[in-house]
Formats: sequence, structure tokens, C-alpha cells
Amino acid sequence: MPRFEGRDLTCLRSARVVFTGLSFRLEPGGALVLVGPNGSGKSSLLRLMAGLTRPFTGSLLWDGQPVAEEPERFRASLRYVGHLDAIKPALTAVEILASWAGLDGRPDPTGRARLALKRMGLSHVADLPGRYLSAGQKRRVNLARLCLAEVPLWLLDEPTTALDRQSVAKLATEIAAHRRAGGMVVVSTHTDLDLANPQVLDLSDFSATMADEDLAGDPA
Ligand SMILES: Nc1ncnc2c1ncn2[C@@H]1O[C@H](COP(=O)(O)OP(=O)(O)OP(=O)(O)O)[C@@H](O)[C@H]1O
Repeated sequence: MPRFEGRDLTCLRSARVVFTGLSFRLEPGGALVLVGPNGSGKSSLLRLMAGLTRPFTGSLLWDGQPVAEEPERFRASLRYVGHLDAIKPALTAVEILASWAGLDGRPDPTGRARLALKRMGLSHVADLPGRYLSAGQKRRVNLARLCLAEVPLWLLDEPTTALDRQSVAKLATEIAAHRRAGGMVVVSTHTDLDLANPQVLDLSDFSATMADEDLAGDPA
């Protein structure tokens, strides 16, 4: 079973240090909850973990190997659900999910899309176009991507935004089942998501200690 590790990570956004000296280690079945005030870098860390951006310093390791050495293998092992993921207004919920499912090359994307919607309690909106979905339903369609195929690592950016209490509980149940099967999850949240024995990483503990000017090359 793989494990996921970050060592001494520094994240830059527009030449500003968002966090530095950040390390974590996640074992099979583990959960890492990212907390911290607005702007502390939770989304930035998740994007970095997903391989969408690169760390300025430090490295990410998947199963002991630097992810930079085998980025495709790593990307195939994770599912990232961002908090600003758009839902295409003209496509139905099942078409949206089937197009996601089709990207992994496994058979029957439409069948898997319908099953994923069922698991998220969304069968009744399967054939509605995206433009008719409520904010919470859009969020749940995005989260249904987690149920399209088994992958070991889930990266979830504020997944509870716009969800009602019942949907939050359903998500917690899916996460618990994923972890029981040896999966891992990293989740940023401002609200309580009921996870068993999570590690908590407070991003404000890693806020920049370097002066921004040092990196911008613009000393005062
Ligand atoms: N595309 C970008 N370009 C430049 N700076 C950015 C960009 N996106 C975010 N930032 C900056 O990076 C810092 C961290 O932002 P990030 O969105 O990671 O924080 P967060 O902890 O997820 O915040 P929130 O709780 O508000 O979602 C902020 O100072 C933000 O202004």
C-alpha cells in the first residue's frame, strides 16, 4: 500500500511565500485535515499535492518515490475535487460525470457515472442539465467523481461548502469506507466533518518567515 509524504515544502504565489518548512506524512487509511485562516494556503497546498503546481522548495513522495520522477503514475493515483470546480451548464449531471469517467480509460463511463450519482443520493437529478442544479447539488455532482473508480488518494478542497447536514454525513460515510479500504484523504475545511482520528495540519504554523522582498528581488 502506498504512502504519501511531503518534505520541507515552500509554496510561492506571485513571488510571495504562502507557507514554508511544511512537512506531512500520510499512511494507508489516514486522513489529514488542513485548517487555518483565509489565505493561509490550504487550497495552495492541495493544488500542490495534486500536481497542479510545483513546490518552490521541498518534495512530494508517493510510495517513497519523488512524484516529480513519475508524475503520470502519481496523477492516476489521486482524485482532486477543488472548491471552484465548474459544472458545465448545458450538460446533464450524468453526461458531466461520464466525461470525467471517460478520462481514465476504464470501461462503461456512463454506467459508472449513474452508479456514482446513486451513491451520492443524486439519481433524481441525473438527467437534469447543470444549469438547473442547486449550489449543493453541483457540489455533490463534483464529489460524485470520487465514486467513479477506486484511487488511493482523495484531495478535497472545502468539500462541505453548500452541503446540507445529510450530505455532509453521506460524504463522511464515503470517506470512512475509502479509508477502511486503505485509501487516504486530505481535506481542507472550515466546518466540522466527522472523520475518525484525523491528523490536523494548521497552515498558520507554516506562514512565511522569509521577507517577500527577498524572493521578489526588490529589497527595501
Ligand atoms: N492564483 C494566484 N495568484 C497569486 N496569489 C494567489 C493565487 N491564488 C491564491 N493566492 C494567494 O495565496 C495565498 C493562499 O491562498 P489559498 O487560496 O491557498 O488560501 P486558503 O487557506 O485556501 O484560503 P481560504 O480559507 O480563503 O480558502 C493568499 O494570500 C492568496 O491571495
